[in-house]
Amino acid sequence: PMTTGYVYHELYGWHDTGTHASLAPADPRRGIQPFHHLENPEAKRRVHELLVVTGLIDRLTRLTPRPATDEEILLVHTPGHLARLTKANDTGGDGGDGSTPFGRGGLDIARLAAGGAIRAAEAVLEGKVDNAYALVRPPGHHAVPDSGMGFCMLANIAIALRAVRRTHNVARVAVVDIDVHHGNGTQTVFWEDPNVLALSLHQDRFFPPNSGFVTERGAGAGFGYTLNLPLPPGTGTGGYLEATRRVVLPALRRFKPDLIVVAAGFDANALDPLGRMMLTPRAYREMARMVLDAAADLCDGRVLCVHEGGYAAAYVPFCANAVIEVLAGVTEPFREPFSFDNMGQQELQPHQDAAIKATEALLGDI
Ligand SMILES: Cc1nn(C)c(C)c1/N=N/c1ccc(/C=C/C(=O)NO)cc1
Ligand SMILES: [Zn+2]
Repeated sequence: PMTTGYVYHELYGWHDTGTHASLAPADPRRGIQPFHHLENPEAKRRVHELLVVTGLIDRLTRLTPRPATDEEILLVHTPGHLARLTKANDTGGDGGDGSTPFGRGGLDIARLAAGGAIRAAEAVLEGKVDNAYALVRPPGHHAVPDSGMGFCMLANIAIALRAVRRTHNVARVAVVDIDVHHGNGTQTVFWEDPNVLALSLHQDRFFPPNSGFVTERGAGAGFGYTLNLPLPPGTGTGGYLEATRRVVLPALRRFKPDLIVVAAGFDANALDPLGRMMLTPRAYREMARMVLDAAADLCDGRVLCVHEGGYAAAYVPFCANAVIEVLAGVTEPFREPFSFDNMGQQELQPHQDAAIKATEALLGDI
């Protein structure tokens, strides 16, 4: 049976995003009533609790996160960004875009998230586990070298990859970002790097603004190793499974990675307050199945999932659990209490097919 590493720490739930800097920053003078920041602990803490209550956690190999060091952070981020976070760590502050708040000690928790991704990557590359799931918070895929962005303080995946590539023999890494938002941070960091394939499936023109177009392909030696598939709002199971079959799998087969990293955001779920897609636990299960099978063919099953977004506290637990079950080789899947698999338009739609075709046409440059 598969051995699956698992990173979680209660401190991830103590990262405090408050009500003052959400998308509707509380301000009675402007008629904006306080509402919790969407990136709050609930959805992610409930993922962990579901694993505990179902007992799946007992089949996982628990990995203990450690704080990422300044040196590791500086493999990706500028000294100015680290200084900004360090300076505000005693009082709380913002990661840099006004939407990325943190409380006192927020940098310590962000270090633990990036360090959790490092620890999980090391365990997979050292063969301690076949694959791993790092349920970390705050998320990371929007953070760029000189700033935090979109609820992300540190670029967890990019830091983990730069850190482990110094000490482990891993030539090529594919990052598949299934979060509903564009994985701009990962793309930026590895823009000129032909040894990291940065592939992002995301809702067209959502976040970051003006980011994630199919024309963004990398530069220099890295040209062709950035792939974007912007999908129209309302894309469901059919669109995502077709995108996986026709873009993700062929890209992986051409690239032949030594490690596959999934930026596992679940805000494409059918109940998400932010995303406008229609995915269900079954859709996530089938996507994970396809990626795991490709990993078995290409890189001895080495897959590292790092949690990103996903805000429907009632639904994300079932979606993330479905992916973790596939990683752990569970044969009798958890049956979620309600399903949106039969909603209208779950099947592939012509305009979604057109979007997939546009990215499919770029595979030849890998
Ligand atoms: C634009 C804009 N303009 N303004 C004023 C604000 C406050 C804007 N931020 N919007 C955002 C910021 C972050 C997300 C999602 C993050 C995530 O889940 N990543 O995975 C979505 C919308
Ligand atoms: Zn997201």
